[in-house]
Amino acid sequence: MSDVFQDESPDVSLDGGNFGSLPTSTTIHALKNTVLKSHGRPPWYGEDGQPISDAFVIGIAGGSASGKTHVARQIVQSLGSIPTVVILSQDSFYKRHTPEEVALAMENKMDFDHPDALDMPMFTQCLMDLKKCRQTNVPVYSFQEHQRLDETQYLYGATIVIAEGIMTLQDPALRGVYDLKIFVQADSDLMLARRIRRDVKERGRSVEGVLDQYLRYVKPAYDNFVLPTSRYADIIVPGSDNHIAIELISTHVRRQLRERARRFRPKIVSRRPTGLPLPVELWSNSSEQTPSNLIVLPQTPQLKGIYTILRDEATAKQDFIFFVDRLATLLIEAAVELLPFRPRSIETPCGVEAPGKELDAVCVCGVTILRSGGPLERGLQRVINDVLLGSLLVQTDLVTSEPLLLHVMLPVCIRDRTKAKNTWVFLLDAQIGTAASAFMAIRVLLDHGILQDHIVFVTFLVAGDGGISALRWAFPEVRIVAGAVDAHLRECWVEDDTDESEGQIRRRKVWVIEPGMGQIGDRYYL
Ligand SMILES: Nc1ncnc2c1ncn2[C@@H]1O[C@H](COP(=O)(O)OP(=O)(O)O)[C@@H](O)[C@H]1O
Ligand SMILES: O=c1ccn([C@@H]2O[C@H](COP(=O)(O)O)[C@@H](O)[C@H]2O)c(=O)[nH]1
Repeated sequence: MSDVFQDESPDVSLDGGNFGSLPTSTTIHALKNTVLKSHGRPPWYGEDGQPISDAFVIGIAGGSASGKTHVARQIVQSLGSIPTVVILSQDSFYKRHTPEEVALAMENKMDFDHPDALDMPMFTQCLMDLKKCRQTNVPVYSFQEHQRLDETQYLYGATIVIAEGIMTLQDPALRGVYDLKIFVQADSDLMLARRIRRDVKERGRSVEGVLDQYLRYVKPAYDNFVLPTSRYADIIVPGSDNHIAIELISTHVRRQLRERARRFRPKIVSRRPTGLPLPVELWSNSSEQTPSNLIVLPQTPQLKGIYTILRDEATAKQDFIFFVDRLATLLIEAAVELLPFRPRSIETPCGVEAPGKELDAVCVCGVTILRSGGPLERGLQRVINDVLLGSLLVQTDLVTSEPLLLHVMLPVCIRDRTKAKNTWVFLLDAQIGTAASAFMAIRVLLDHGILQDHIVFVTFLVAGDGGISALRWAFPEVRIVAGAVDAHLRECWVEDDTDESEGQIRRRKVWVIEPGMGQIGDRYYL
């Protein structure tokens, strides 16, 4: 299981956070809402930066212990190498209960099988957020305590969402959300047997209690509310021996996803809208210049001297690190000028009241595009010492040349939508060439509710004829602070040494900024 698109807190994070390819459903543990991914998430947005396709949403209904969760996991396993999948369990959406209700539940006298037992508006909201590629924070429910817990589980970035629960096909509006509706049908005696075994083993119940609750509430509700929804299903899947049905479903889903897939990176590079304002040099005194979303540091002799050292292939590693660090500080200092400041009056040690300024932002954080944004992150920490940090890993698919989102670790002020709208983010990456990574990173932030004009992209180098035009066109309110703009972005092919296992050398396309500084991350870290 990956922690990539879910909460980092130990109670919900299900592995230590590796960045590599991910396991399939064999590693699903206690939590029912799970995130699985294999080879990263391809772009879910178009050249204009707007989402082009919703997540593919599957709704699985059926009686308690009919095998809904099992079917969801089997689908994931059968899909094999796929982008991110979220399994959203309706069980998480039982309402918060009063102490009296909990006491009743402990005596098996609480009806959890009526549609009103579930917080349907919240379930619908979370499902819609995931469908619309936004982050969501899912409640955590304890079956042992019959209570909603205080923590929530952060989920983001699904290409496929599987919603499972006894009432998933109940609500007409909710039925409209699904791209595929499944009903898992099993014999009542099989469901009862499974439920006794599961509830005793996993939910801390006695056999007597399970039977009591089953006869009083579960069975009547199944007949009255759950089974009738089977008529809305596109497919009825048997609750056991269902391999063929699962294979058919995953074939259908794979086909649907293929149809939605788009090649992205080449389109960004080829787009060169004209008429965009020229870069504005920071701290320019000219008030007549058109405000620009690309701000380039003033090209002073000192700055040019730094770039000369950094561009020079002969520069020793320790000098390269020293000047990258210095440049990072200059860039961050410039970027901080774009934050809002408000007046603040203070009293000096001489007892004089003096007017001053203070930062007027609830939260400021940095998100580094791994790994070449790392030196800028250090620069940010030097300038704002308690800054919150996060990171994104975007890599290029060797076959399609598309960017793939492999890792998302965001600070809490971004993960929570209500906080996100008051948060300012410095997005940090060494260079903007094709702008494919920048596009993806900005889209991730916008999906979380960060305002465009609260994003400041900080970078050492921009390719003037690369994806920068498309980036500025798609996200006109995002400010980009760069140290230099180079003339060209050149496509070239390199041998790929990551594929030695197959005993053959593969070539892959890379984009090189010219004259450029080489691979900044490699020169800094290796
Ligand atoms: N096709 C199946 N074959 C064998 N056991 C199954 C199958 N489907 C479900 N089970 C078992 O039945 C129990 C309940 O299944 P689960 O998927 O949790 O039900 P639900 O999500 O519908 O409540 C689990 O212990 C599970 O392992
Ligand atoms: O506190 C609770 C909440 C729910 N239940 C029972 O859970 C099942 C639904 O979960 P499945 O995973 O689909 O079986 C429902 O029939 C409720 O009776 C509970 O016992 N206690």
